[in-house]
Amino acid sequence: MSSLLELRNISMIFEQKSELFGKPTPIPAMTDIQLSFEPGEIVALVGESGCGKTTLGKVVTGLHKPTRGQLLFQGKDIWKMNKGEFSEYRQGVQLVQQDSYAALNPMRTIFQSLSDPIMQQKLVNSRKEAYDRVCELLNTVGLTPPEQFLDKYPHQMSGGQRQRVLMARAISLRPKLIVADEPVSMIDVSLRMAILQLMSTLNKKLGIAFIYITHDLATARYIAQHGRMVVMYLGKIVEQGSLHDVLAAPKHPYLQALLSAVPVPNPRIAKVKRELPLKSLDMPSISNPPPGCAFHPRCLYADLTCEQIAPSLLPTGRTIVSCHHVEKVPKWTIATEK
Ligand SMILES: Nc1ncnc2c1ncn2[C@@H]1O[C@H](COP(=O)(O)OP(=O)(O)OP(=O)(O)O)[C@@H](O)[C@H]1O
Repeated sequence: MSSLLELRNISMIFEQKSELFGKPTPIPAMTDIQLSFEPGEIVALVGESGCGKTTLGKVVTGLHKPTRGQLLFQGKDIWKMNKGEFSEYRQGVQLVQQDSYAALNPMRTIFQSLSDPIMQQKLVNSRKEAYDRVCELLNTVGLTPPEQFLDKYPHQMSGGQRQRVLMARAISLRPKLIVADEPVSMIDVSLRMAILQLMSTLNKKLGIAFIYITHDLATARYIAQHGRMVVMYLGKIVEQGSLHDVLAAPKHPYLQALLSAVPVPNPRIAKVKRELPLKSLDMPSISNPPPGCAFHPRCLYADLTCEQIAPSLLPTGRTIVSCHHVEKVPKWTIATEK
């Protein structure tokens, strides 16, 4: 049986115009990505800024046509679909972005923003039905009583409330998958947990799969506790598996470094000077990625092989890792960190 969505060897190479030399510089934002998503699952996609997470989200939602590879929705290449199939895919895969203010039309009320798509897609047959459905959607995302929000404009709401409206708009089209790109990074810390809980509820109650894109391991750990985790570095996947397995025994040296950078609540461990297991703190430019394993200039375990040959993603224990020396990388745990 085919997956809900599958990225088959997808690469996305942008071209950045260069004023000096006239020749555009290629930017490989995603290289040879092989990944699939199953109905109803939650996948946290993590990595540092600029590693290609948003690009992956935009490829998955059909906003970028990849330079190479295929994106299959329920087994069909979306770029070879007929109009009807493509429209079903676009309805089925929704994007929720981090900037809720930019994502909503400032000139339209919440009712207008939420009723337009369902009327356009003929999911309701009258204005009365649209009204009822919008109220139901607002209830579902916790904006109650809904009548209080219908006539509001985006600027009259808080960031957290606007993010709930975006969730309402996304679920209004009865999607199978929502790509949530840093949905809580621009809202108050105090409201973040509530939005994450809302995503979790929508996943459980409506069976919607989520791809949660973030650079924040703590929220990834919370939202995908029963799901999967995919770690990206410079446009490539370096480790993936069930979140539990990946975090119980992180294997890739990059993931170990990311975890070492997370503050620890335990004062005994926090007191110890924690050094990042990295040769260099600087991330190389994605427009000029190092040859071989892209992580090798920063890696404590790199050798000549790593400088010359790009590692493949291979099953290692319970997870999939792309590292030539995964066997010799020491086990990482917070408690044993010195
Ligand atoms: N439309 C575009 N044209 C040219 N380069 C682009 C384009 N979109 C993204 N890039 C480049 O691709 C690389 C990956 O960007 P992307 O936004 O996917 O990373 P990210 O991991 O989501 O980072 P952030 O968390 O900062 O958003 C970056 O170097 C970015 O500048």
